[in-house]
Amino acid sequence: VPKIVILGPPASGKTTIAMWLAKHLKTSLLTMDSLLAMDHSELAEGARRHYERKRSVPSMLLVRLVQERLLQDDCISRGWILDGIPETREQAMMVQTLGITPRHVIALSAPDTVLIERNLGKRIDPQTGEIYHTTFDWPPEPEVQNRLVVPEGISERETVQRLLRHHRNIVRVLPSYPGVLKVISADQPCVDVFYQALTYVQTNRRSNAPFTPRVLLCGPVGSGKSLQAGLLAQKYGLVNLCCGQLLKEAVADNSRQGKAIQPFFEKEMT
Ligand SMILES: Nc1ncnc2c1ncn2[C@@H]1O[C@H](COP(=O)(O)OP(=O)(O)O)[C@@H](O)[C@H]1O
Repeated sequence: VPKIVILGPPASGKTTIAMWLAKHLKTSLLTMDSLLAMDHSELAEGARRHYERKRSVPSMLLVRLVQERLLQDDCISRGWILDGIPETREQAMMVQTLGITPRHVIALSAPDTVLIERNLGKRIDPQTGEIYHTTFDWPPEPEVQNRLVVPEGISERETVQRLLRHHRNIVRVLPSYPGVLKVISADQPCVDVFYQALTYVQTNRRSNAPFTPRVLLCGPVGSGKSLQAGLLAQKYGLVNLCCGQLLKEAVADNSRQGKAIQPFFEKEMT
């Protein structure tokens, strides 16, 4: 299942691309807003209270909220796309510590001047959450046009401040994702960005998470279980646990379990 993180400066199109990918891949989209809006979650309630007071959520609370959301059925069965999180090195480390390992990380990038101007035209449909733009993506339906709202925090001053913060942080976040990171220019039409992102997430990348194979060999007596187990163990450096051998060792050690096993050995019932 997809496990995707999308990072990038404000107005680079993170949410737009994340929404399109989520629709296309039929996977769950996790944004800061959707995390804060989670029902029946004490963590989300705490995060909402924080956000209302300070316009931000403490890193630990945010990351635990992500963890809680990722444990829900839809994320487990259909995968997830995380939009704009982690934002700082601290959050990246916490995410890693909790074992949240994306298979693909996309970092969007574009010149600041483009982003400042682009952000001024951003509009949101309050009914569907869809994102539009006064120049680049204007809805054809008059009723949608009429209900679009200007989002908070898009003024030139606010975008510059967020850009500065982003540049300070991102250089320390990206090294957390060696091998799974793809930088895509966001200074091109949205459709082009989307198809590059889609092509990338459809490549079968290897996760950095340690993979420990667990193989169970079954078969009748004489079918070659022990031989195959030995060969597999040798080829892939696995630990070969032979049940018969373990039982014999326990009996030979005369351990408590060994004594319990002994009568079965004597009756050849192993
Ligand atoms: N590649 C693009 N070219 C032109 N406009 C874009 C592009 N990507 C996004 N937009 C527009 O820029 C604005 C910000 O996009 P958004 O997805 O909210 O960015 P972010 O989530 O990175 O802040 C929106 O109005 C969106 O329609």
